[in-house]
Amino acid sequence: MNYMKRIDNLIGSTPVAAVCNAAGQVVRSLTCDSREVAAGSCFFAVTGTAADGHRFIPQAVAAGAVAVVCQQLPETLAEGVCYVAVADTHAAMADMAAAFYDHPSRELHLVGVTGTNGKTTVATLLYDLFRRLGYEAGLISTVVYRVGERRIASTHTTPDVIRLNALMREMVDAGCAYCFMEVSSHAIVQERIRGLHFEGGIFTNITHDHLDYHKTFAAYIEAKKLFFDRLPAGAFALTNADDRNGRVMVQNTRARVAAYSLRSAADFTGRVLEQHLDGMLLRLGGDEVWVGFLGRFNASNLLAVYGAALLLGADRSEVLTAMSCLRPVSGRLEFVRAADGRTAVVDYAHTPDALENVLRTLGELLTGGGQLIAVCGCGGDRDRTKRPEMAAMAVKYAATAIFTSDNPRHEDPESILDEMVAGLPPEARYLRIADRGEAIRAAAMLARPGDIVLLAGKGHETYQIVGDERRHFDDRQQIEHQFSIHR
Ligand SMILES: CC(=O)N[C@H]1[C@@H](OP(=O)(O)OP(=O)(O)OC[C@H]2O[C@@H](n3ccc(=O)[nH]c3=O)[C@H](O)[C@@H]2O)O[C@H](CO)[C@@H](O)[C@@H]1O[C@H](C)C(=O)N[C@@H](C)C(=O)N[C@H](CCC(=O)O)C(=O)O
Ligand SMILES: Nc1ncnc2c1ncn2[C@@H]1O[C@H](COP(=O)(O)OP(=O)(O)OP(=O)(O)O)[C@@H](O)[C@H]1O
Ligand SMILES: N[C@H](CCC[C@H](N)C(=O)O)C(=O)O
Ligand SMILES: [Mg+2]
Repeated sequence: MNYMKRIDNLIGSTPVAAVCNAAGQVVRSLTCDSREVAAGSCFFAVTGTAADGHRFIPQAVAAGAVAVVCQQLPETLAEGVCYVAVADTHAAMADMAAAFYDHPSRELHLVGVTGTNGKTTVATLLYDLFRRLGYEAGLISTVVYRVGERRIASTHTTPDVIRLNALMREMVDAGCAYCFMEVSSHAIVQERIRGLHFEGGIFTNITHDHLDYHKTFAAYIEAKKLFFDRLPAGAFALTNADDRNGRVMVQNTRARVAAYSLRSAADFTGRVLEQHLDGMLLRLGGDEVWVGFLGRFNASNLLAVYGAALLLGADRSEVLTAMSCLRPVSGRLEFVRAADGRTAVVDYAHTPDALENVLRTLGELLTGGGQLIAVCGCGGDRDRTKRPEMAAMAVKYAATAIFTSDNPRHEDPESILDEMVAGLPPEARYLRIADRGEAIRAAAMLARPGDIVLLAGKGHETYQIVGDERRHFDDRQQIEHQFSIHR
């Protein structure tokens, strides 16, 4: 995208402590990563979790930065470069990114979805739903970013504030009226969503995850709650009343609160009336609708979608018709069936709660003595305390648990497996096969017709991260190969 702005116009959007050499300077791009600086960039020196961006100011200037926004001015200033000193670079970056891209979030009906599980599902289904209703829309999710039809590879569940504003500008220019985005807890704490003009916020649930980053569950709740605390008065805050922290999330928001529930009275209520192999019959409010999804957790996700659509002013009967046409998101409860009656399911469950929900749902689908085989692992360089809890869920609900690697990143796969199995009782039965391809092969071989093999944790991912390397790896391809399915 070819955007450019005079630095004076950008500086005017944020409180600044000092400015040097601003005269006539034109900025062509914004970045907080010196490795992405190009001629004409404005570089933001951000103090991060691993490094201090101030260290990279010389590299940024050498690479062609014409402006530097920082909290401490360097001792020597390069000639012809504008330096802007601010109290908080994160805040300045949010203000200046919005100004650079002409505040695109104000021109969109922007809805953010937060929660431990279900964000991708709810955001994607809202995107699909509104497109079915005839609107152009954008999506920012773990799986993909979408500007109308166009697909852009996703790097983060919620990218940084510069990228967000750039994507939203593209959405507006492409005629999108709506944008549905995931709001991760990391993004809230790191101010990646600062300054965005939300029309609504949705809370799905909060259970154990990311304690490596937030340290305590209370801090994790507080992080998610901040999203609702900061919503404007004109927005809606739609919360899940079935989650024990659902009410807490919205207790200090200025936004208009609405709740959804599968259990009790709420603004939007739902019930699972029937569940079959290919979908469920739901009651939503006073209506019945057939949906191509399985599991109570998906009934909850769909109820959130339904509630949000109505809060956005969509027509109820049109929403119900469109909902009956929605289909599951890539890598979420994706079924792969072998010709001989074995079934595999690829799913992104990577928390204890997600694993429990998915295993229970699949358990309800077994008939005629069929058994569950669960293949799961835990990501390296991420929350270690969820590892034994995930292993306990697999052993509790599956007849056979096979523990394997997820994305080991910089950890030893065997040590991750040690931590997973450490808390299991001595009588627990499981297999331990670190090589994920081998684990999937073993599961396929052990499965009998009528059995269901769950491949959990990697969902849509088409890679495995080992050290700094991203190797091609696709659970779906692996199991199709084992089931002799050729596409
Ligand atoms: C722990 C974490 O969230 N880190 C994010 C954070 O980086 P950071 O603060 O650690 O950055 P840093 O390495 O300390 O560097 C500080 C600054 O120096 C800059 N730098 C660094 C090196 C260099 O050579 N030049 C340079 O300019 C960096 O760009 C940065 O601005 O800010 C960066 C810019 O926004 C993110 O890319 C980065 O995401 C890392 C890669 C990451 O893996 N994040 C994951 C945990 C994450 O954010 N996940 C959530 C989803 C969680 C969920 O599913 O719920 C997400 O939203 O994706
Ligand atoms: N409402 C829900 N409650 C509990 N578990 C769920 C729910 N929705 C989905 N799941 C489980 O969580 C997994 C991830 O779902 P989804 O990708 O929608 O969540 P997410 O919040 O986007 O995750 P991430 O934090 O990785 O972005 C699914 O594959 C499923 O196993
Ligand atoms: N968004 C999640 C993805 C986890 C997926 C799993 N495959 C892993 O690598 O741990 C996270 O960053 O925790
Ligand atoms: Mg997601």
